[in-house]
Amino acid sequence: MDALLQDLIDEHRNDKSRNSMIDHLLSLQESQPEYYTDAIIRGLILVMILAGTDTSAVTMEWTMSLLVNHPEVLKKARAELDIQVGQECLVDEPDLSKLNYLQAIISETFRLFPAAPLLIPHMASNDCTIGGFDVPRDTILLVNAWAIHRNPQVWNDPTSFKPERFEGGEAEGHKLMPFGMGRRSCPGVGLAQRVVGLGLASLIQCFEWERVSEKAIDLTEGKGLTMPKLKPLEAMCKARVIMNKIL
Ligand code: HEM
Repeated sequence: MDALLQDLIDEHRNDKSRNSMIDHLLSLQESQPEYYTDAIIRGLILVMILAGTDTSAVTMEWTMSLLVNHPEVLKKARAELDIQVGQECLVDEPDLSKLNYLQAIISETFRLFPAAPLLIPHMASNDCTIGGFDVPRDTILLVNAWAIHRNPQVWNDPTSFKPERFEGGEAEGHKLMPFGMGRRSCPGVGLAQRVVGLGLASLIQCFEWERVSEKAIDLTEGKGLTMPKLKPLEAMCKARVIMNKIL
């Protein structure tokens, strides 16, 4: 793995015409060589791959599972795409800001199935009090975002999949925290929102989706660092008109 990442760094070192994250890290290496060593850059690339790929992939799988279980929501998302983007060209990043219903679907998926349900362990840097509990310095704290997202005192009808709640005022405040909060919250949030949004928008724009049988998709959670589905999603798809134009 180290050799592969080093090759990647060397490739970018030899071709400075790009505008990638590695190029920016290499230019920091020029001004601060003692900190931005190749080993640090290799570590940064690795952490981005580890923290960024599985989280985004499981979120898309949970969303598609919820959509095939709720064909009326899928139909509404498809209608929004047809109005805002159409069937002439493939959805692109600038379109995402027009897809409010799709954003609501993604937020509702993050609420029910946050990819990192316990966030990442935090350590109290000082003695503090949280919710009436005294927490001594150096205590390791876990935030159960999964439970907060399903707390009936915080959300109406918390176990139901209702993207519309994000169109009304229900989600105001800091009740939704799939990326954590504050100084150590996820630095990849912007990229993740784009990757997940664009991936799902393309799947909905290009294909009709259905369950493989009458039976609802099983939404049981499996075990893992990021929260996978216990049973991987299987679904059927049929190409839409746009596929004839883009292939
Ligand atoms: C759907 C996608 C993603 C989800 C749900 C997610 C969620 C999270 C969560 C919950 C945390 C811990 C926050 C906390 O404990 O307060 C975190 C940290 C982190 N995430 Fe993400 N993430 C996603 C995508 C990404 C991407 C695309 C990247 C980078 C390319 C990334 C990089 C990181 C890094 C480096 C940290 C550690 C930050 C620190 O400790 O200061 N994540 N993420």
